[in-house]
Amino acid sequence: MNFDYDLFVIGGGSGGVRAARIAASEYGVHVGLAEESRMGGTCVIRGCVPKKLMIFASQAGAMAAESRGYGWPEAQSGDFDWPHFHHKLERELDRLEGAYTGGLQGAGVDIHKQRARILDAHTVELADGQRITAKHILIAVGGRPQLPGIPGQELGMISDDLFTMERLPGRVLVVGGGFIACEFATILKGLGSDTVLAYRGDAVLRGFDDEMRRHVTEQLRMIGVDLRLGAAPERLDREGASSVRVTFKDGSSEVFEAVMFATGRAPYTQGLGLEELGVKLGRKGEIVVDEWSQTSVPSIYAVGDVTDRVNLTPVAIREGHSFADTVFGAKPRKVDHSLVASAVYTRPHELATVGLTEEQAAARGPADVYVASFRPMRSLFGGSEVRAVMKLIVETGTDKVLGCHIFGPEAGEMIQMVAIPMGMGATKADFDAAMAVHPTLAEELVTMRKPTRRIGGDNADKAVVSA
Ligand SMILES: Cc1cc2nc3c(=O)[nH]c(=O)nc-3n(C[C@H](O)[C@H](O)[C@H](O)COP(=O)(O)OP(=O)(O)OC[C@H]3O[C@@H](n4cnc5c(N)ncnc54)[C@H](O)[C@@H]3O)c2cc1C
Ligand SMILES: NC(=O)c1ccc[n+]([C@@H]2O[C@H](COP(=O)([O-])OP(=O)(O)OC[C@H]3O[C@@H](n4cnc5c(N)ncnc54)[C@H](O)[C@@H]3O)[C@@H](O)[C@H]2O)c1
Repeated sequence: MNFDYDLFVIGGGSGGVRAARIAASEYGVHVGLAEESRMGGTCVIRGCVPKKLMIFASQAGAMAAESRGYGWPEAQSGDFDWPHFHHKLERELDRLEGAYTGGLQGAGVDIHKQRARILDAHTVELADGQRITAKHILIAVGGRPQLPGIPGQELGMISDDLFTMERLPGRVLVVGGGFIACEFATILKGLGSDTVLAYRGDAVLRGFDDEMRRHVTEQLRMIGVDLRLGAAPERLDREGASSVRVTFKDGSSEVFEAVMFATGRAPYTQGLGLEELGVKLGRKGEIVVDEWSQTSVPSIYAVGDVTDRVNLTPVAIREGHSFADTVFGAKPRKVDHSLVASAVYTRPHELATVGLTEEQAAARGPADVYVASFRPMRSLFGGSEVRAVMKLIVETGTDKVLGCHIFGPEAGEMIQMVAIPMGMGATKADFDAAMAVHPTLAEELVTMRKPTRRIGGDNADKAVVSA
């Protein structure tokens, strides 16, 4: 049977763009790609990239304070000029979108700037009615913000809206306690908004190492975020022309200029035609795939957030690349999701992590926990008491490093380097054998000599030596 394309990709985000480009440029495959919005997807247009630029912008006040501590008594950040920043941000996103589009075109990929849905195992239909056949279809449509399902929620914003606001809200409520809530509360507070964060749990970042969660929670308070733990909004009502009244579960109510929901994301599978076709979906609507990213319909594959494995850009990219190598390059490649490093870009300290948390390690068996908590020289001299924390979790018996957690400036940069030896199965002795780079924060990772406590197994919870 003749097809219009060897491969048709739905979604021009991290996973789809990589798969399309590799298939076309490395393996000479005839590829078409549909994107309903801006090329680059969530990460480039409304995620990682604009978020990190806003994190940088939000540091001005802290940088001025530190400069004063270093002998610049006049240092002041002044007021943030949102229109100025926003204009620059838009130009940067245009540039990146152009680069992604150009990369695909250069590889010979045909771009269809419209929504696609699947009609059968080899046919997609574009929004303009055009039908296209392909030997293989790759679904890389990502996820969408999920709302909490409360009355008046349409009055709130979602993470996409942070990057397109006309002005900064004076008083804002962020709802949630995950990656996005923590980063967005940090940004909004740093840019000058009076920021309240409502989270229904007792410490933010559920699923992360408990000790580290407490540090991030305390830091949010320390930077001036009005943190409401055990709090959840029950309804939103319009108040006057431009404000929203939020009623919380405990019956109290408050008025905000803006409410931002950061209450999770869900796979964007609605309206794609998957149920009709018999593509197996999971409980959250995610596409169920095997280790080769193949769905229950053999000609259809899926990568990235839509499969809800590990929802991070480098993972989507690796899945897309592996798919292209496997299906078109005769180089079968599976993605190992077991040791994925990540960072939460809060300020002044980030939380970065790879491997098991202390709680996961304890459930698995005996392990030694090494913790170093200290005031970094740079911020200490600048006048701040803020502490950095580094933690290694080491399996008793094998000496293998099972987990590393860093709460400190540029922790994301450090964890990337730690992920390499950990992926190679490094032991604590391997870490100790590395000569320290002095004076740095990272040297703590190779100079922690005595365990702070032992977890799991019979000798658990007996502090061996205090750090
Ligand atoms: C605010 C925020 C911050 C983030 N920060 C980070 C970070 O710092 N680090 C990190 O690693 N990850 C981060 N992420 C997660 C990261 O953005 C995602 O994991 C990644 O973008 C997933 O890539 P993807 O290819 O699966 O989907 P996406 O990048 O979401 O791409 C899917 C694309 O498909 C298009 N599409 C959807 N349906 C159709 C259709 N029917 N027809 C045509 N096109 C369609 C969409 O318009 C979109 O462009 C962040 C996410 C958010 C929301
Ligand atoms: N730095 C990064 O790498 C980065 C940054 C942002 C996002 N991401 C990715 O995007 C994903 C989505 O981020 P996210 O923060 O939206 O999701 P999340 O799953 O990390 O957090 C969602 C939060 O919302 C809370 N919540 C859920 N339903 C609620 C309700 N009805 N009422 C009140 N609270 C509710 C949850 O308890 C949780 O704290 C992340 O899991 C991550 O994979 C990564």
